[in-house]
Amino acid sequence: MRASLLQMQVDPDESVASRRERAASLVRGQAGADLVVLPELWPVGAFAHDRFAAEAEDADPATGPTALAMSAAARDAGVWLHAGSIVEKGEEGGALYNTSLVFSPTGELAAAYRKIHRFGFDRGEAALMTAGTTPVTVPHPQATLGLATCYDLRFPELFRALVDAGAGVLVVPAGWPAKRAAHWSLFTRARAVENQCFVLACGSAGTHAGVAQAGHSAVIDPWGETVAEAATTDETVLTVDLDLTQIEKVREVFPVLKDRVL
Ligand SMILES: NC(=O)CCC(=O)C(=O)O
Repeated sequence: MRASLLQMQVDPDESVASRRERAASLVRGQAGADLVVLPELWPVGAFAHDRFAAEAEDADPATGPTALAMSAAARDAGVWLHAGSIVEKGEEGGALYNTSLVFSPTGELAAAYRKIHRFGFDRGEAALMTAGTTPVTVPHPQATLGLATCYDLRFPELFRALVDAGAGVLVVPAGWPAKRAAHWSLFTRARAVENQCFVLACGSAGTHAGVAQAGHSAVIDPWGETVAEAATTDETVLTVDLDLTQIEKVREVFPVLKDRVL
């Protein structure tokens, strides 16, 4: 599997419309990849809480501008696209969700995952967004993808549920702050090792709402080795070729998942 992680710059001085066009053009540049991944809430910024309501949009490409642009870009490039997440306007009176969208190479919306663990304790995302309730996997032709978003990384039970549903590649878009970069590196590796999965963790670059982003997007293999890591907090594209047979090989030679009791 060739995967490309697009560690996009999210700055307040660029309009959402311009960033959307830029994201679409970056995706179009990834023809030949088997999976392309964008960060969490890249249209508005994961910490731009005061803009969440105004920038909320539909997850349906027929009515949502980001969904439409990402569907077209996936189709034009002929790639599976994890389009990061958007602030989704729920159908039920005013509820907002942090929703990840996955498109197939024909531009179909293959999956939508509403982030289950909202960050901020009683403020920010936790106060403004409604929590999702359902873990989501996606049947990519090469491996089952398990979806999680940023703060979800701190909750290993979600990842176990994804593995139980057949996931071999865990895809994690994020807007992780630079000041907790050490936790990012720890959790991405921990989730890979304990679940014997690949982890594709795509962070964002830049500073928005005063929060400098950690960047350092990373791809970790099922043994916990870092296959590739962005060496920067700036915008960059991380492209990596993964040997997916490693998932079964690691599970065979070190069958720890079979020793689960609970
Ligand atoms: N956007 C997020 O979920 C941020 C999570 C975070 O900052 C942390 O877990 O630390």
